[in-house]
Amino acid sequence: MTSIDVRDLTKVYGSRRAVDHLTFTVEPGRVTGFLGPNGAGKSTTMRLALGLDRPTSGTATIGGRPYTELREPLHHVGALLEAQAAHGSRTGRDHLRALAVSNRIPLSRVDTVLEETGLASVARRRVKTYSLGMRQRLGMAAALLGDPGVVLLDEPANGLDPEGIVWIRQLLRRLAGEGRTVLVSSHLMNETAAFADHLVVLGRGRLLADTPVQDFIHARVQPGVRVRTTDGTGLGALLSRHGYEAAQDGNGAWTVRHARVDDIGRLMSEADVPVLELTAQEATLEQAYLDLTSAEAEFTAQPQEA
Ligand SMILES: Nc1ncnc2c1ncn2[C@@H]1O[C@H](COP(=O)(O)OP(=O)(O)OP(=O)(O)O)[C@@H](O)[C@H]1O
Repeated sequence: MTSIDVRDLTKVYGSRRAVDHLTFTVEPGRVTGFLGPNGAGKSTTMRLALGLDRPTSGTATIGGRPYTELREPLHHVGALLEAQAAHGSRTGRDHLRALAVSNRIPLSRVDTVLEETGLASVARRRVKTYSLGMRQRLGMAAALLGDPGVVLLDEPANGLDPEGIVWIRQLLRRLAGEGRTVLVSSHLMNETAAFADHLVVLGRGRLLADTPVQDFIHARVQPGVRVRTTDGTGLGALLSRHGYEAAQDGNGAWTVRHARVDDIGRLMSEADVPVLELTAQEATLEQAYLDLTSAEAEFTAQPQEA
């Protein structure tokens, strides 16, 4: 199985350090979400891994070799980058057939990936008539054409409708389940939480986190409990007696911080405080991410200089 290995990777554009001594490994068999504020260096890292740009120093290798040294790279690595253009006057099918021929990929793969990406019914239409979502699916079809063990996707949910988003989530899970190495950048936190097992988070070209999704969330955000009762006074007294921090919102619901449903439910039942609602408030990836990136506020607040 093939990993993506980024080692002490640096890329400087003029006075701008887009990637700064970055080291991480993307392992096979799981989906790795690639997060970071705008301009953090995600696309640059992907371009360096794909040999589309040369590192200033350090390496990005796939299965231990630079992309440019891979023989028939589309058989090993599939990529979907932003603003990837297919020839508008070609049909989707012809676009994929041309790609297959020039990369010695069996033509039978074209129909397979058209089916897989839900494009079979529009395969004979010209690409210029495609919606943004269809183009994104065509980009995915091209990425999967060589049946690669490694997939790098930059914002694959871009332009997809809700059905498309569910489709891409299932596709990513399946690719990882088949043992492939899947690196996916995204701005959509809830989406990333739905498909990723692991996270690599960048800020100003540097590594901020490289950790399983659940660990990332639980290290930063404590779960809470939402409660409604007819006896607000009793509840308030009960919670403070047991050392819980709680706040009441305008609708009369209470949010108890750092608490679990089982504990609050048991206390209320023992104290005969009526329960109208008792809900676990799970910490979200978005909260954890904002917590991390606000701690790194200068990443977004200041223009970056090398
Ligand atoms: N070809 C280039 N020439 C000069 N500067 C560049 C070039 N490519 C990227 N940069 C700069 O490098 C930094 C990192 O950009 P990059 O596109 O990799 O970030 P990103 O994390 O992918 O951002 P986004 O989420 O907005 O796509 C930015 O400051 C960007 O302006």
